[in-house]
Amino acid sequence: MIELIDVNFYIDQKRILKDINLKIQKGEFVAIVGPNGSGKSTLLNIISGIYSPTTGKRLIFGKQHLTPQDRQKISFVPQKVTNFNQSFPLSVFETVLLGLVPKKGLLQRFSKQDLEKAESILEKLQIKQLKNRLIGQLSGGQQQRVFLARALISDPQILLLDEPTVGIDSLSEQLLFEILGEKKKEGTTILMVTHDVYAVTQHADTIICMGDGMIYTACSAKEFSPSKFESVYKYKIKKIEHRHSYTKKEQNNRM
Ligand SMILES: Nc1ncnc2c1ncn2[C@@H]1O[C@H](COP(=O)(O)OP(=O)(O)OP(=O)(O)O)[C@@H](O)[C@H]1O
Repeated sequence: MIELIDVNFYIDQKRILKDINLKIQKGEFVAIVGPNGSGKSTLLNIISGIYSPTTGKRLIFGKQHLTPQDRQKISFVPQKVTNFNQSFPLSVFETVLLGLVPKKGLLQRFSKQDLEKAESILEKLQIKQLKNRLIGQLSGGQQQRVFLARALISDPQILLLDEPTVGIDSLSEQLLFEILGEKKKEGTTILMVTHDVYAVTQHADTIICMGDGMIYTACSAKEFSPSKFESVYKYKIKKIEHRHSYTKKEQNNRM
């Protein structure tokens, strides 16, 4: 599904990614962790096709060159989606529907099915009540859910998420992982950059730890132990043993 072979990536004269080799199977959930500036977002940008490797080979769906049709099968939820002008004239519903534009084309009308799909995704992400609000007037966490909905509406085969758990509460995080679990079962390949090392050991199949533009270590989440990553983080990683989990009743009360 995704393969990088001896990939190096430079910006100006600076080598940002160094000899990256990785292979990700269809339906695999991969978490990418590592200190600030270690190259995690750049790696996602290479896989999404935003950047091309300076040297080395990138194979996505077994191909070196992505066609526009291939790109439609990849959805990307970028790291920072805030800083909208508050009166930016786009509602939550319209933002979610925009996720269908690469597939349908800019000038196509949305069908009844498209509108129903947008409704059901908003419902699944528990943001239906925000449907008619302007995107610029939402909180950062609410905006993140909207952008996840926009990424999911096209049923991507590859879902790339850059720090989706930053600034969201633990209920939203729980919901995020539930939805990612469902997508994984449907065969979606998921790559998620995160600093939440503990959460991904519970949900991901594979953890890749980056340091200084290199893949420092990669292992299955089951094999994970904080000591594997400590020398790259250069501090002790705390393993949080308990995390609040909401009951259904609590969830409903919060809505
Ligand atoms: N457009 C750019 N121009 C120059 N240097 C860049 C650019 N984008 C990234 N870099 C550099 O590349 C390195 C990797 O950046 P990247 O954003 O991929 O790291 P990251 O691991 O995602 O960091 P963070 O956890 O802080 O988001 C950093 O040293 C960064 O300064």
